[in-house]
Amino acid sequence: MSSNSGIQIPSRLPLLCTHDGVLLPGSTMRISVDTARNMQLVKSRLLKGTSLKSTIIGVIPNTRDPEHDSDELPSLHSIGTAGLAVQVVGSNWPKPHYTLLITGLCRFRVTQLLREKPFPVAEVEQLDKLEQYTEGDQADGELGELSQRFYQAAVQVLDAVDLEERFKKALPLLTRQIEGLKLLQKTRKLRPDDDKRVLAIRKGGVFPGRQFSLDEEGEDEDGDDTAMLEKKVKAAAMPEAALRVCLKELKRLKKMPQSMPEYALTRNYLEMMVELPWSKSSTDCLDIRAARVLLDNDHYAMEKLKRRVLEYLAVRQLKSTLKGPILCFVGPPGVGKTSVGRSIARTLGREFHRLALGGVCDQSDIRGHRRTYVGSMPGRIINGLKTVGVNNPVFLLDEVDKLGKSLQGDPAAALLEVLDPEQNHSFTDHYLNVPFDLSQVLFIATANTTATIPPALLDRMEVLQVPGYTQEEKVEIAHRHLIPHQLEQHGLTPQQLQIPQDTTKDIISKYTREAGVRSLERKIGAICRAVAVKFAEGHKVSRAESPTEQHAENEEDSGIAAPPEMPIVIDPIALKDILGPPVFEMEVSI
Ligand SMILES: Nc1ncnc2c1ncn2[C@@H]1O[C@H](COP(=O)(O)OP(=O)(O)OP(=O)(O)O)[C@@H](O)[C@H]1O
Repeated sequence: MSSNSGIQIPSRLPLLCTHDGVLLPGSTMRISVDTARNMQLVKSRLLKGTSLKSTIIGVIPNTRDPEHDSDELPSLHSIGTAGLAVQVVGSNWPKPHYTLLITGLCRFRVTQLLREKPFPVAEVEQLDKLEQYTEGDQADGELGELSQRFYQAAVQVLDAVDLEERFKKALPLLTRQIEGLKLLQKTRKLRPDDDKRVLAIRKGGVFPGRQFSLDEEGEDEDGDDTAMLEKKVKAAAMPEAALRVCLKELKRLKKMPQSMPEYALTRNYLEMMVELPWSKSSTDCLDIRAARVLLDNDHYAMEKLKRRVLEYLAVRQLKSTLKGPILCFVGPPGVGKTSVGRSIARTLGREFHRLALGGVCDQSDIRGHRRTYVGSMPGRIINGLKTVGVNNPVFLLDEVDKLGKSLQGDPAAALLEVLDPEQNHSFTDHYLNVPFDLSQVLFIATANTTATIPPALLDRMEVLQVPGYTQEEKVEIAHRHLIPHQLEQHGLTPQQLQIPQDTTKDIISKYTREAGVRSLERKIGAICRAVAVKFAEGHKVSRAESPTEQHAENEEDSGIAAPPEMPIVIDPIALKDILGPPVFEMEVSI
């Protein structure tokens, strides 16, 4: 400090405009120079041939100078630091530029800009009155005392000629410096909502009532987070092996800085582990008589299938640990395989989850990715369990016949382990890497054909054929289930829309050609939509209405919305209006 006391800077200074970093008095900084104005300044004021001139220059921060000389000088920050270049290094790569090593001397204020080109020169007023603090008799107040202490400490180190003594003197100063740096690092790690606290530290570091210790506070933050996780881990009632792994991961997590990518991965893993239903199950409420009624109410026909399902459920009721076969419903699309699966879950009072296996060709889809993979996740089985939140749901493996195979392994092989009652109590998903007991899960599979089901998988399942329906069965299904369901879906009532049996037969024979009833359901949906529009518009649709008549009527009462005549009955003409001309005609053989 005393070295600065006598510095008197010239009243005119060439200005170097910088935009990254601020040169402060007493510090030394490296500045990269590549704009035309700054390059000119270095060439004409700092260099003399290849040697360095000891010219004092002004460094103005916060000025992004455009690269072209012709551009106007940007507005300048009014306060800068006078500095002395102690080193200049020039280079032509990647483009011509200089790197300056500059030591700051004192602050100045720009009072007038004298010229802008080829580099700015300004009239300046020196601001720092450093001698004020170093002249003992003038130094008073806290600042004077501080400067005095700093001076004393520096002199003590200077006086210590013996190396050991010098170490002893310098080490406490160094340690304090390191502590300060640590503090700085910590403040950077704090989240934005902790800004207020950071501000308090910068202002003096005192919180009301106690000395603020950032180390302590940071640990509290991390601690809260991991303590919460630890609580969850202990409450998750997981088996011994899983608990051990979780506690080990937790221990690692506590030691990890939050900024490490692995922190998030480990945290996600632990979150997954605590969310799994390790020992959470729903209670079965199986009553065979009620199950029979429910199955009959939900599905018309399918007698053989319903009988076998009831037998299966009855045996389960008598022997809950039944390691029974896995039922596989095989039949054409739309014959109710999926919906029987759903009914089984309802009769048992269990959660239902459908796993669509069509097109799955990667083993990791079933068994998950190892955690070493970027973006790794558990497989569908474990994800499904997390979704339903219990360990004994009904899992419907839909379309097992459409499993694919690829270089990433055979998903059917992974399914074997899932379905095998001898193995599935210790199913190990690659992501979890600890066994999960799947023996309580009730698996049901569906397929359109057995031909493409891998033989090993087929061997573990009991195939129940679900044949297509006859026309009479379809009519019954439509009137008992599909029409009421569609009416409800479209906000209509039987008092508003009626579809006579003959119309249903027409829909079946002239507009659909299928073994199941999915198309039939869609056509009924289309009728409901058309009627719903009529109701919404308040127009009249009558059985006798032909398109032309309807048009005439529309014109007649345009603007007045007359309520439709109730109920709207769909006769063959209305059917043709809504669904268009028949798609299939009955062929008569002669
Ligand atoms: N016997 C039935 N009684 C009542 N509704 C039925 C019957 N059969 C099918 N359905 C109804 O038909 C629709 C289609 O059934 P579902 O989706 O279960 O067919 P699926 O056989 O699983 O078809 P896919 O093989 O294409 O998956 C459902 O709305 C279902 O309720």
